[in-house]
Amino acid sequence: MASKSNEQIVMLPFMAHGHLIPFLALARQIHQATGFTISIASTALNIQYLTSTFNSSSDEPNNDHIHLVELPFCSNDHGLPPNTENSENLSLDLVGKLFSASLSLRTPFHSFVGDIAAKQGHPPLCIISDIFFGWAGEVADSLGTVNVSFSTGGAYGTLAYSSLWLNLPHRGRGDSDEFHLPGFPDRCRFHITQLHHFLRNADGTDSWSKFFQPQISLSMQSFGWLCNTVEEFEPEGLEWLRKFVKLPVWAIGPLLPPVVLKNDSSSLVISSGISTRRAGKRPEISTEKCMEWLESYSPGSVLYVSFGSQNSISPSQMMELAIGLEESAKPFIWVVRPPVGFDKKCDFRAEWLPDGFEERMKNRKQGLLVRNWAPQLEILSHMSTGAFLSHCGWNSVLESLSQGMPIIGWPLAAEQAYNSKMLVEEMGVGVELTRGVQSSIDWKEVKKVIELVMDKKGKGGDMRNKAMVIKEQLRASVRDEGEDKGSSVKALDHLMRTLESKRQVISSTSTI
Ligand SMILES: O=c1ccn([C@@H]2O[C@H](COP(=O)(O)OP(=O)(O)O[C@H]3O[C@H](CO)[C@@H](O)[C@H](O)[C@H]3O)[C@@H](O)[C@H]2O)c(=O)[nH]1
Repeated sequence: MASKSNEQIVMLPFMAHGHLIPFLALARQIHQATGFTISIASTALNIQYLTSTFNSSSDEPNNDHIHLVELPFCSNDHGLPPNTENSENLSLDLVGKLFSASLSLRTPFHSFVGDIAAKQGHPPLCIISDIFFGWAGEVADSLGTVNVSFSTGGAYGTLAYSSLWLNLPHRGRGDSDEFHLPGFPDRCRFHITQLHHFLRNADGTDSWSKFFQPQISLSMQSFGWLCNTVEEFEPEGLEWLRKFVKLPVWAIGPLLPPVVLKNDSSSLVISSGISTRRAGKRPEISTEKCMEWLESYSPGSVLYVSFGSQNSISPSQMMELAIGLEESAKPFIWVVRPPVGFDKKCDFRAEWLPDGFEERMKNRKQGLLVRNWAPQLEILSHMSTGAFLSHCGWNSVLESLSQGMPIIGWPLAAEQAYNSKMLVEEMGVGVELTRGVQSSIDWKEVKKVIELVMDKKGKGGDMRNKAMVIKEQLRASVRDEGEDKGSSVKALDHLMRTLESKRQVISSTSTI
């Protein structure tokens, strides 16, 4: 594609790490493919976060053409604690408030895009907004450009989440009944326990539905959708999503650092220290220490346990998980964050970890407990790591499968239960241990599932083989060598050409 660095695209991610990271990766990808300038707009603290990940990645080219732009936002004005601008570590109630508060970005965002249009003499080529910011379509229309909605999730999970919000209420559903969800074929049955409790109680009049219903509906009026997935990996999910939204959906994933998708990614990822830089975090344990710990184990023998950037489990669940891990006798790295209801800075407690657990794990060299944040990409890329016990956030799913690693699912919120369902039922690369923070889980079940998935033969071996096939699909999709282009590279090319044609149509009709 010809380089036209005078074109601009404006991006608007939702204020959560799991959204900001793929948006930034998409900005880099588009800039590299086209030379366009990309502006990413968000609140001051999120821009600060993006800046720290961005500056520390100065080895990546073309940072000059990606602008990070602050939009005014005052959390106190919306009943949020001071400086609350991101969903990380927020209670559910505050996450709800953050969603409602995000509507206040509309006016400053409109002025920002309007200023670009005035300065350039024409509007940006397009807006790429989070599917949770459907209102960006109205901003685009009023300024003579188009809005493309970007789902940072996969096709199957995005379809399930969207359809659930658009087909309320779910309250009357029996506890034991499975139900059909519009958009899915009849064979895919859903269950009430796969709905987060705010979705279970939503009826269109509560604050959650008042946010999600209009935003998703408005997103379905945009020019098209982008999905952080791969055509060969989710052919059916994409087909169903396209039918549901009645729009073009471009699969442009996996939005992972290119180094993770190289053949010998293990050594490359580890040497680059990429997780920490990408996440703009200072973990309490260095990447080197984690790697050193992993070195002493045989290939595929270590289980990695993490619940993403914003979720944790209940104190009693944590206790059973710890006992199950210990009883399994398998080595593990566990990213431990205080359970639901505890301050994120509080110390390890007897109420939620067995007596002497940390010491025993250290002495026996069975388990490495990492507080709050670990270098996930490096751990998953290390040859000693064999499986991932995950909340099934979409970035974690892609990161795991890009290394051919099976997943033990423990979905907690958002669309995670549908990601987990897809991994188990459609792909055969996962087992679901339990779901949600309210479930009662027994350590014996934890031990049984760990043994099953870590087993290199039987069902565990089968899942690993299937995950290896997906690993190759994900890697092939981003290949860009001469004529040999992967499906995601082609999809991005196609999107850009379609947007340029649309721009010509808009300009010719506006001058008539
Ligand atoms: O100790 C940690 C924990 C997380 N991460 C990184 O943080 C990201 C976490 O992303 P994800 O796995 O998607 O989880 P969430 O942060 O929970 O993601 C939110 O956004 C996702 C994308 O839309 C959704 O799929 C999830 O449901 C939603 O909770 C990943 O890149 C991880 O590598 C680390 O590096 N170290």
